[in-house]
Amino acid sequence: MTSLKKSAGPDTVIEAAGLRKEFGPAVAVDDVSLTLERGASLAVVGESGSGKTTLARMLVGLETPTGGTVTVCGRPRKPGRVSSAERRRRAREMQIVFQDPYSSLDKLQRIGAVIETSLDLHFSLTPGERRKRALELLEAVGLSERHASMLPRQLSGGQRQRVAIARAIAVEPQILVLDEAVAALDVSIQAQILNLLADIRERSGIAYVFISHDLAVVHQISDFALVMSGGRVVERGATRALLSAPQEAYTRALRAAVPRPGWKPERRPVG
Ligand SMILES: Nc1ncnc2c1ncn2[C@@H]1O[C@H](COP(=O)(O)OP(=O)(O)OP(=O)(O)O)[C@@H](O)[C@H]1O
Repeated sequence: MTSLKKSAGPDTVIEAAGLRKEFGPAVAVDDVSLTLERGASLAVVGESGSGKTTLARMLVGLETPTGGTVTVCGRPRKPGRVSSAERRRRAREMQIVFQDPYSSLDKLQRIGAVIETSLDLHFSLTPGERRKRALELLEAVGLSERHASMLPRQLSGGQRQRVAIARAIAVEPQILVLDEAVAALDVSIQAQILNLLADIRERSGIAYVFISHDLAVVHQISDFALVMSGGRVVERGATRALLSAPQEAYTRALRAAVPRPGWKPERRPVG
C-alpha cells in the first residue's frame, strides 16, 4: 500500500486548558483540559448534548472559546480573524472529518479533483505530480483510479467517508479530528473505516481526536478517552481500563447503554 509520511514535530500536539463555551446563558463546555501526544488517539465520549462537538470545534478553531486556551504544535491559537496564510498553516496542523461527508463534498466536483484541490492549496506540485499523488491517496484509502472520475453521489456512504479521509490526510496534518466520523455507517462499513484509520495512524503517525457517543467504536480506535457529561469531563484514562472498570456512575451508565448484544470491553478484531 502507498506510504504515508511520518509526522515530525513537538511531542505534544494539542494542549487545551480550561476550555469553556457559553451559548447565551447555556454552558456547552465547562473547564475542559486535555493533552494529545504526537501519534496518539484520544476519544471524547459522551451522550448527545454533552459538549463533544463544541469541544472539537474549539480545538479546530471553528468555534471561539468563551474561556481557556488551545495550543497546537507548540503555538497558542489566538482567537479572531486570521490571514489566509495563517488559515493554511493551521490546516496543515489539524484537519477535521465530519459525520456526513456528503454535505462537506462539492456535489459537482469529481473525486480526483476533490483531492487535487486539497493538494493544490498546500503544495507546489506540477499537474502531473498532483494527479499522481491524488491517485496514491485514493489508493491509500482503498479507492482506485475508477473512483477518481466519479461524482460524490455515485459513491456509497463508506466510500464518501474514505474520500473525506483522503482529502484530510492529503494535507499531511499532525492531527485529525474525527467528529462522529463513522456514526452514519453500517456496522460492517464502520469496521472497515476504523481499520483504515488505525492503519493510517500506524503508517503516518497522525494523532487522532475521535469524537463518538459509541463506546464500542471508541474502544477500537483510541488509547485514551475523556468521558463528558453536561459539558464537563467526568472521567478520563486509558480507554481499556476506563471501559472495563469505569469509576464514575455516568460512565457505567453509558457502558450499560451500549446497544450491541453481547458487547464486552475486550479488544475485538475488526473487519
Ligand atoms: N451554536 C449553538 N448555539 C446554541 N447552543 C448550542 C450551539 N451548539 C451547541 N449548543 C448546545 O451546546 C450543548 C452541547 O452541544 P454539542 O453539540 O457540543 O454536544 P454533543 O455532545 O456533540 O452532542 P451531539 O452528539 O448530539 O452533537 C447542547 O446543549 C447544544 O444544544
